[in-house]
Amino acid sequence: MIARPEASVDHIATPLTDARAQLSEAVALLGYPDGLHQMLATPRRELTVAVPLRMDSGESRLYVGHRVQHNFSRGPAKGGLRYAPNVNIDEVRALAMWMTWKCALLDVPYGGAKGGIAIDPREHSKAELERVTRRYTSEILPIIGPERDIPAPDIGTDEQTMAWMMDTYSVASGYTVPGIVTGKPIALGGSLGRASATSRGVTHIALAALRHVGIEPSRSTAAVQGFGKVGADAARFLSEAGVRVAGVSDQYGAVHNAAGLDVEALTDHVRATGSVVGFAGAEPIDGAQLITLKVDLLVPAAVEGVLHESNAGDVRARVIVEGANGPTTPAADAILRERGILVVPDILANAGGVIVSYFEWVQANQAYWWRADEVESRLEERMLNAWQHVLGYAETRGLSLRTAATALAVERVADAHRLRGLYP
Ligand SMILES: NC(=O)C1=CN([C@@H]2O[C@H](COP(=O)(O)OP(=O)(O)OC[C@H]3O[C@@H](n4cnc5c(N)ncnc54)[C@H](OP(=O)(O)O)[C@@H]3O)[C@@H](O)[C@H]2O)C=CC1
Ligand SMILES: O=C(O)CCC(=O)C(=O)O
Repeated sequence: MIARPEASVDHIATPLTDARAQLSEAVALLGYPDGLHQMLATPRRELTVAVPLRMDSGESRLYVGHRVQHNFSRGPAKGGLRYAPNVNIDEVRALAMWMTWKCALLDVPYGGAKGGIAIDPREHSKAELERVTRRYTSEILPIIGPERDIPAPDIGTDEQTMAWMMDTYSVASGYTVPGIVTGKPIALGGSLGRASATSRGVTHIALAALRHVGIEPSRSTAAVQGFGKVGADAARFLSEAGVRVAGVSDQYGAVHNAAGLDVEALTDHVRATGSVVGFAGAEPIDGAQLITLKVDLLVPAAVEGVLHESNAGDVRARVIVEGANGPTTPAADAILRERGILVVPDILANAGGVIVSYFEWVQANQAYWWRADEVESRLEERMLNAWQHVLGYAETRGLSLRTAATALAVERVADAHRLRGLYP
């Protein structure tokens, strides 16, 4: 068993202060009054629940869970469910706000939500995770539903978690409700292509961004931070597109091979050992080094705040494509922009997941499923249209891609507020 290093935090920004700073910048650009700013900055509904768990040993534990619905002016709230030890209400608020902007930017007819339980899933058996998921679902049941708020996987959760949520909700309803969650198994009404959709979207954007700065993807190199649901498939798709993936990391460490990693062999190694560490086809480096590798493309696909004031000056990539939510603090954003490094923001770059979640919800509600190639071509079209839209808006106004994307999204949400009469 590999020892997990303590996370080091050397900056004081939090995901919520970051998300609010990004919103303030967009609001200033759009010239909105304080009242509207406050409404956009404030979650519409929050629920914190106690989640008691009977362990396999018979002992009892108590966990705390949250569900935050940041906005539902454009449709039901939508967003993932995270199981991680450091989950807290402010983090969930930030993640829910980013979901609102992401759905608006991609013109997916949802608002934004996020949920989480402060629990380390690695410390629990499958039976314990099932009990904790069912209890959490029962506790948040009054505020979720296929027309109210639709959860999906995020860090530490997967299609099995979604299957338990769907079953718990369906049992309480008295009939099967496949539209209550997305990212569920295909056999329960999941969509083809959802499991890899975030990574496919990241890859479409990464290839477009590399070309935009004059780098031919088949002659480029990349580093990917995080080798989970998003990072592992992003590394695979990039490598299939001809990008040399020279480094990847997880919580335990990182590996590097300047000639390019064999991503398939690395995936087998991770399946067998639980970590990228110890992979024979690469040399070990530490996680901090991965961020500053000399590559063309850096894909942070793990957690928030990993690119901050203290390391942004050392980044040597030309393009950063945010697979994770909130990986770059505003201070780092400013440094990276000053240094001419193109940052494609999370709400655009990782939107492939929620796009195919939307497709899944549409399919489940109609009980009619699409072919994989239909899902994938519609995903690609939406991602690349949004890329062009954000790029055009940014270039004509001299904005960063993040400010452009946030402003476009915030404007759509504000327009919905106005049209509904929620704000005069
Ligand atoms: N799943 C989805 O569809 C979507 C996810 N996202 C975002 O993508 C990110 C990753 O999510 P997902 O892949 O689903 O989560 P997973 O739980 O599947 O994977 C997370 C990965 O990040 C690694 N990790 C955690 N902390 C660190 C660290 N400090 N340094 C390096 N690696 C680290 C984990 O390592 P280890 O394996 O050792 O635990 C794991 O490899 C999150 O920000 C999430 O919100 C965004 C859009 C959609
Ligand atoms: O698929 C979804 O509904 C949301 C995925 C998610 O949590 C995210 O995009 O951050």
